[in-house]
Amino acid sequence: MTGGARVAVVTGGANGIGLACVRRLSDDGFTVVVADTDAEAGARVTAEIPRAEFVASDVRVRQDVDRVVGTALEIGRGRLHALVNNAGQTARVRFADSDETTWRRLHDVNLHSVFSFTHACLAGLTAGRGAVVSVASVAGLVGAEDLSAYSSAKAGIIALTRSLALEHGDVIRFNAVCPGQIATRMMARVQADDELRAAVTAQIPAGRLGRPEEVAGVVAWLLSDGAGYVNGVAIAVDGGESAGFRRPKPAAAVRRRG
Ligand SMILES: NC(=O)c1ccc[n+]([C@@H]2O[C@H](COP(=O)([O-])OP(=O)(O)OC[C@H]3O[C@@H](n4cnc5c(N)ncnc54)[C@H](O)[C@@H]3O)[C@@H](O)[C@H]2O)c1
Ligand SMILES: O=S(=O)(O)c1ccc(CO)cc1
Repeated sequence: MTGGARVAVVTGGANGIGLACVRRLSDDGFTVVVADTDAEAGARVTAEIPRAEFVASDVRVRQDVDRVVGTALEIGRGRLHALVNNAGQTARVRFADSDETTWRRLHDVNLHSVFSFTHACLAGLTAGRGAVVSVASVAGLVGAEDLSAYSSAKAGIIALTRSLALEHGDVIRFNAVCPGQIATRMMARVQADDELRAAVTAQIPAGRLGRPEEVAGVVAWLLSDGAGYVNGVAIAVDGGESAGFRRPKPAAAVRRRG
């Protein structure tokens, strides 16, 4: 990297995994432009994290995307060095009971936003010889019961990542991370219910939920020169959950572990 500010864009960076990425990239010296709908949390990001700039924006709205990327390009004087496509939403519903509005919302927020941000950042990333990490999910590596819209959107992110790595791999690296069950508000239901948490953690070799910082560490590495020859991969960050089948435990043993 030669001189000047290194500029990163992080979507959904006001909370959870995105916020951990913003903190980590700031520690690594990046100026970070944060896109999120949550203006209250965004104000805290600007106040507390050095070199973080919050832009209230919805990743589904193309004018908002262009405003965020315009801010980043202005800071980087036409060059961008990192993009983290992290914004996401989920909804648990049986496929038979699902409706078109929810399906479109989940695909717009989780998948179409990766198209919009990547497309808008492409020239800047080419000029900066940057890297992109998109936050998919283990639900995109396998199927996920009651999460068909979410898991299909996340599978789309993984396929898009690989396609972009093939098209742009001489200049920009494109990789994905696939978190398992990470302790953020997306997992509030699991964290609040002792029995459910015990059942969930029983499926995870690590025996616990992951921390947002543990995902951010992998994201930061994928964006670093240390990963300079890593392109087009989807890395599970899931405490081993997607490694294979686990033997079911009797309920009493699960409760003891919880
Ligand atoms: N927590 C997990 O267990 C887990 C597992 C796998 C993948 N993921 C993925 O990680 C990413 C981050 O999730 P999280 O767990 O930190 O959740 P979170 O709810 O804590 O954070 C998501 C952030 O995205 C923002 N956001 C949502 N919709 C937006 C929109 N339309 N425009 C702009 N910002 C928007 C939210 O305001 C929030 O700040 C998501 O893509 C999620 O699918 C999470
Ligand atoms: O909605 S949940 O079933 O709690 C759920 C499980 C896993 C993931 C992983 O992305 C997201 C939501």
